[in-house]
Amino acid sequence: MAFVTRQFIRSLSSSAALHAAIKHVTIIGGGLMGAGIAQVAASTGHSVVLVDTSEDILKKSAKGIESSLKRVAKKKFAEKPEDGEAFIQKILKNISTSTDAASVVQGTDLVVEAIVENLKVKQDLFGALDKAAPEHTIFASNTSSLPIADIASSTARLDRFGGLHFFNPVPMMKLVEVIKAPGTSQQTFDSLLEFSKALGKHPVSCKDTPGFIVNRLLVPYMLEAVRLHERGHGSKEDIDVAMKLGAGYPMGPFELLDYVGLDTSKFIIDGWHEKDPDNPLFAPSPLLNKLVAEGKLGKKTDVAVSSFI
Ligand SMILES: CC(=O)CC(=O)SCCNC(=O)CCNC(=O)[C@H](O)C(C)(C)COP(=O)(O)OP(=O)(O)OC[C@H]1O[C@@H](n2cnc3c(N)ncnc32)[C@H](O)[C@@H]1OP(=O)(O)O
Ligand SMILES: NC(=O)C1=CN([C@@H]2O[C@H](COP(=O)(O)OP(=O)(O)OC[C@H]3O[C@@H](n4cnc5c(N)ncnc54)[C@H](O)[C@@H]3O)[C@@H](O)[C@H]2O)C=CC1
Repeated sequence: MAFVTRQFIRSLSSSAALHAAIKHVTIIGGGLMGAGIAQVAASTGHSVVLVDTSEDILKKSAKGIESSLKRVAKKKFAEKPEDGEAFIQKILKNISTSTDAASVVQGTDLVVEAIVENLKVKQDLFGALDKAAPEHTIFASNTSSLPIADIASSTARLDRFGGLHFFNPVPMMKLVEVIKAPGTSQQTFDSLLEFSKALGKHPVSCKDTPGFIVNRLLVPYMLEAVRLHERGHGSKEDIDVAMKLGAGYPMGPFELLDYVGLDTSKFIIDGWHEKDPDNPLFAPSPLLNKLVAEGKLGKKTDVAVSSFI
């Protein structure tokens, strides 16, 4: 009995130690997702470094974080707006930026990658970071569709590598999918679950399967809406209205595609189609391909109205 109690106390204190360990977070990629993850991590008291390829992009990310925080503050301090600015500044103080990932990961507990949805680019990044980061640092990818095991294969820390899949817009969406790849250790997985909870999110456990849970259902649905429109069976506007009013979705599928980014959606579907070309759910869409080729990526390029909705 005493042994069981000692074991229990030891397991509690070790999980508390693991949780306490993730204090410093490096987010790579300051786009739609990375900026949102940085905001939420900073808002929950973590020290955050946000990395991207240029100062200009980082300036845009910082502006996006500030305007999102203003929306949060407007609601939170509706009765006392004067406290809102101090709230925003306190959170912004937790975030610094850099264009040199290798140097900033030297002091980090967790790297969350949110760069372009491309296996080779993600592998190159993690391969380089693996040499620079300390032993204890956990690596996580926010990939929407790529196998975590494939991304992790460019590193020698398969046990300290997992998936942390957030949802857009990160400050509003409560879910995080925590992905345990075959090489992910239980300790790493538990740390990622704890970290998600520390961000105020609701984690669900996922296997390393295509699209995990949400995207395996959501992406074929969005693409089927495009195909329905391509067949001439409904206007984009009517399909969006139908799914909002008839199925209770907060956004219609075209609106959501614009919100997610047409480039990211294309990367996802093309990757799955390449692996499973006979699956009609993963068939590429001529309309999506055309819009991406024209540089119309949805909300992120401010052409949402001219692209899908
Ligand atoms: C591709 C992948 O790998 C995975 C994915 O992410 S798939 C995409 C998953 N996401 C979704 O499905 C999103 C579906 N949409 C929604 O849930 C909702 O439309 C939404 C939460 C985005 C917005 O809510 P809404 O009520 O429809 O619209 P809206 O009036 O703009 O927002 C309401 C309030 O939410 C808050 N809000 C919305 N977006 C925000 C943001 N980015 N930051 C902070 N606050 C925000 C604000 O308080 C806002 O009020 P204000 O406009 O006064 O600032
Ligand atoms: N858009 C969405 O709704 C969601 C996207 N994701 C995933 O998150 C990841 C990022 O997606 P978004 O934020 O939408 O993309 P985005 O295009 O908005 O941002 C990507 C950012 O990464 C930067 N970047 C590219 N290569 C880099 C490198 N080597 N080093 C540092 N920065 C680099 C780019 O400059 C850009 O700012 C993708 O893997 C995507 O599949 C996951 C959940 C939802």
